[in-house]
Amino acid sequence: MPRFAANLTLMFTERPFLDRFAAAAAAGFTAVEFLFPYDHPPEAIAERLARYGLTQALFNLPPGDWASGERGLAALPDRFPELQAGVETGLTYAEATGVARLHLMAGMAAADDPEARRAYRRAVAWTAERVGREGLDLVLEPINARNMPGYFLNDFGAAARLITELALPNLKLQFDLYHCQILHGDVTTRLRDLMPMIGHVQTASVPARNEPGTGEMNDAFLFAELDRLGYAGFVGCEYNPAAGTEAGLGWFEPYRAAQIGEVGR
Ligand SMILES: O=C(O)C(=O)[C@H](O)CO
Ligand SMILES: [Mg+2]
Repeated sequence: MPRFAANLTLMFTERPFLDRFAAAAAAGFTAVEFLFPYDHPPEAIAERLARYGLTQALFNLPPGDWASGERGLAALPDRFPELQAGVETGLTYAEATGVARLHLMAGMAAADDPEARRAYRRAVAWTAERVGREGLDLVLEPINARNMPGYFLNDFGAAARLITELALPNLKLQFDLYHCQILHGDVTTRLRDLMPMIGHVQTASVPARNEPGTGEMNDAFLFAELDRLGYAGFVGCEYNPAAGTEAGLGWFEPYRAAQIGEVGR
């Protein structure tokens, strides 16, 4: 049965960020993820994880100036030194939280721009090597253009090709079921084909990005398929609750009892 990680950027937002850890644990989650921890001291996050027995499943490396629309620096040739500094910041939080994988966002650039492609390849290789020295995986996530118009990495095939070409043992795919359905469809076949390189999975309904089980995909089938494929990682719940986080947790009920804290990292 999948081990679900509550995404604290989108779920439990009825409370301040640092209070969401307690709420996730009370709801039966044993793992959490979020987009970014950088507004809070690493010790404060580490303390919440320890206090509530939660595993940190994932977070994103610094993305540049998010407020001004930046969504990562990896495909931006002139921003490599800033990316490198951001990776060091991310590693400080990784050490405090014990997270085992980090997501590197690509940034806003044309997917067919040769300079952006060269920059992205260099940044991905450098970052994977750097976080690998700390025993961590690096994950890359294709994101659909409806949610993030102009985002560089908008194709599962392109991500898979790069991961295959670089052949770095700790470089993996972040397979967001929601983005895959919007970008390509045929989600089960892609899960089967790409499973050997998948390092993290995320879920949300399509098209509304709400609770699993409320959209066009058979999410329970996909969760069972992850089991059939032997996926032992986390499934991040990266959805916007339709009408309150707790009120929408009916989908989680069949899985709650099996969320064993000590399994997986
Ligand atoms: O948008 C997503 O699906 C993500 O997982 C990222 O963290 C980027 O926002
Ligand atoms: Mg995602």
